[in-house]
Amino acid sequence: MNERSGPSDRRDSSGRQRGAARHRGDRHRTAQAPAERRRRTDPARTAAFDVLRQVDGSDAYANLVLPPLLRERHLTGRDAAFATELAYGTLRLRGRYDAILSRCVSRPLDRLDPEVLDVLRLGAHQVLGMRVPPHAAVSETVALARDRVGAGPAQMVNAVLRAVGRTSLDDWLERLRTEAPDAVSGLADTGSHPAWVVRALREALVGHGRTPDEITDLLEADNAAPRVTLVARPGLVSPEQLDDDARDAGVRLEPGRWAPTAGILAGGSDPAGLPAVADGLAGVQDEGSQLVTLALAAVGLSGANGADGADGADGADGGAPERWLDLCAGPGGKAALLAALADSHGATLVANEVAPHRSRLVERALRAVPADLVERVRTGDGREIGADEPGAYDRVLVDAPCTGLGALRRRPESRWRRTPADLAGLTTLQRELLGSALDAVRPGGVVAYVTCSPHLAETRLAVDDVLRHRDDVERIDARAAVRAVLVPGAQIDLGADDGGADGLDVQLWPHVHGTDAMHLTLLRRTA
Ligand SMILES: C[S@@+](CC[C@H](N)C(=O)[O-])C[C@H]1O[C@@H](n2cnc3c(N)ncnc32)[C@H](O)[C@@H]1O
Repeated sequence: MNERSGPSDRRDSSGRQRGAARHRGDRHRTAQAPAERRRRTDPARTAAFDVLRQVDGSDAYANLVLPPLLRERHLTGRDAAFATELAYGTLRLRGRYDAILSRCVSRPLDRLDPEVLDVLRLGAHQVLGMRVPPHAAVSETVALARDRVGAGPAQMVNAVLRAVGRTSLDDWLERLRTEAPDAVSGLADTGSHPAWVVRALREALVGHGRTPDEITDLLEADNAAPRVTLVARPGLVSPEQLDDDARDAGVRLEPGRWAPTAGILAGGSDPAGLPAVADGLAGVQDEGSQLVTLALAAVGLSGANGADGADGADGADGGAPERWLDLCAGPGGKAALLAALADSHGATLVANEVAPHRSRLVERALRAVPADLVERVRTGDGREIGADEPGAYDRVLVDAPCTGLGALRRRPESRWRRTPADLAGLTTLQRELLGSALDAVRPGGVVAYVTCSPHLAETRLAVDDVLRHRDDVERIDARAAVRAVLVPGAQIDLGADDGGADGLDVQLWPHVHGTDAMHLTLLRRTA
């Protein structure tokens, strides 16, 4: 079916279906009694509900559940966009909606049937978070409730959503703020993050040289859907070729703000439809991930530090080829960029990953890279490489497993799953991986320690702890290394320079840079 004549054209910009009765079911539909008619539910809302049930009920990941479900139900265009925004937006803003719903429901929310609670959350997001007219949001959600949880709960859903809609979002937020017992709870409710995450992010802002007041903007940025960013892998496809590719597919690509390799997809276009992405010449990658990878590849290996911009790439100058190691490579986004960059540096890459299924993803990510640039994709524990291959590499990337608190906007449910208890195991592993990387790099070589979390325990404190036990490592200027690879003329605000470690490390932020909150420390082996 031509998409323009399909269901996508029958939903207006506020989510109402136009001519839906005629489109679905036709004669069958008009022959029904009005009460029967109301029972038909909107497929996009039903899809969003099913995603929420799988996420809440089976611990599934929304970004893995939604795309196949949309395909299976033939939801495309505006219907798919509506279902996506409804599911992801509801998951991100769940904390805010629960705080509001708890003031409209007579029972504690944890005593409600979980399916009813999910319907209420979906309704609250349509009423307060999307531009769906209130009567459509309520009647469609009541129809969904009647279809999925029965007539009795549907009446309750109707009454609760009407109560939610009687107050504007701004007034609700003001009420949550004033009724909160303390500032952190107020931020947690209004900004829809668990209180421990609010505390950790606020400490991280201060610890990385920013001001605590930025927390409100940071929480808000976490609640917005990120734009899809592509990487044009150097030597495989140029940004101009990628742009042409996108134009041929009817998609607009804007240049990245920071990384010369980045292009940002306009609107909700599907990147998988671009031939360069399908072929592995380009990929989907946050601009922060691109920047830290470009910085590691370009930083000088000996001499003063990255500030001189010198690339100590011996191989490119006809000396011994460099060996690069990606210690924690799965699923392979940074490994693919590193391998593509290796060519112009006369280097080869070893990509290591502990989980076999993620090693296979690395192999897939590297499929377009010429075979002679990839020495090996290795499945093994990165903590052992330092002892097994001491001093064997020139550049090592440790993109450490972490809480992911810097990527909450792209993993809508993760903030509700993570607990402070996760930190303990991760921070031990992070320190061991960094220690192994420092053993695996040769004197004069560089290690990039990267996390997609700004949490102090996973970033500055993890590095400080490891360095406290070694006298063969120096921290080098990661800020200069990042500035050296930026789009020409770009001015990046990397926060206050207190003259200490934080004047050297890079901490990116969604509310400042529009990237994930990626952290980069660069370390050189001195002996
Ligand atoms: C943050 S992800 C890396 C993302 C990757 N660099 C990319 O850009 O696609 C961390 C990876 O480390 C892996 N990992 C966890 N423990 C490890 C270990 N002991 N040794 C090596 N890899 C490990 C995880 O399985 C996960 O794939």
